[in-house]
Amino acid sequence: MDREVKKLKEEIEREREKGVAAMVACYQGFDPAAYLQYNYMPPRADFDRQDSIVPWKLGCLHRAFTEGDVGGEVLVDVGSGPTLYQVLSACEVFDTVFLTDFLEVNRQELRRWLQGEGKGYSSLDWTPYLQHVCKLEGRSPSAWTEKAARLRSVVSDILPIDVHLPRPLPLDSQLPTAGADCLVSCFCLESVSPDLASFTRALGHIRGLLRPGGHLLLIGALGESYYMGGPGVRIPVVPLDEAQVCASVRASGYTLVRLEVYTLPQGMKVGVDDVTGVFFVKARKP
Ligand SMILES: Nc1ncnc2c1ncn2[C@@H]1O[C@@H](CSCCNC[C@@H]2Cc3ccc([N+](=O)[O-])cc3CN2)[C@@H](O)[C@H]1O
Repeated sequence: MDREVKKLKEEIEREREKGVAAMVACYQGFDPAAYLQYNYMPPRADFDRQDSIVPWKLGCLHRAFTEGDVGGEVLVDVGSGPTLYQVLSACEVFDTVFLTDFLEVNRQELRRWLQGEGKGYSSLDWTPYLQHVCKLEGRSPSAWTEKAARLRSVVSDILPIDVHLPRPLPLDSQLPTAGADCLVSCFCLESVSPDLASFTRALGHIRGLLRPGGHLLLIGALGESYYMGGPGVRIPVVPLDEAQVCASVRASGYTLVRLEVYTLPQGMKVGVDDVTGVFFVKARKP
């Protein structure tokens, strides 16, 4: 019996590895500029619409970073993609921020904004995002230039990452030995995992980047089976529901603090994916 169980487990592991390798192939056509246009322009990023998705996400992150229990020195953003919105509140709390992504094209997109001054240095104008988060913080929108300077000052490095590895970051990544004080990850894990087991395993891998007592802030898609990563680039996603997200967070060793859910109104369904909702999880590593 043991020999048969061992053989079955090996077969399951081989299938999982095939799924992860297939996912790598899917990402070769990822187009940061197109992806930003699909998801980070109106209507999904309309700061004048009460039901727009991006203001909801920024609100969740603002509350999490200002309610008093999330703090420390080092924050890692897991799977940054070509976006910066996910660290606009965090940059006021942490003095050392690591951005990370699997693809060089995305790391390059982030570098261009961080190293450039003014417009024309990145595929998307992040000014409205900076202004919106300043308003959430009770500041004048014109303080966006100070926030941009603050963000540029705290980003310590832009690192390659692979959440399917037990050690997702390079060995020389300058992360504190005890781990980061906080992890943020937005729309990454479910979009790079071929199945629920891989999603849960990836949560466990990134848990190793976090110190005991540190927090995980996780945003992701509900009900999504694919998204367009560029013209003609259809990328599979493991569809998740709320119960699966909560179970995976707990099974991978976190204490779930809070789950918030946004359900997409028809006006936010723009044909670039089949996402039905967005979740926000605040969790803690015991
Ligand atoms: N092995 C890996 N480890 C870490 N990161 C990896 C790995 N492989 C690829 N990556 C990296 O992960 C990727 C992150 S972008 C993933 C996009 N997620 C789906 C997309 C996003 C989105 C945005 C907004 C809204 N909305 O409703 O407003 C909905 C949706 C749903 N569709 C990409 O950067 C890739 O480069």
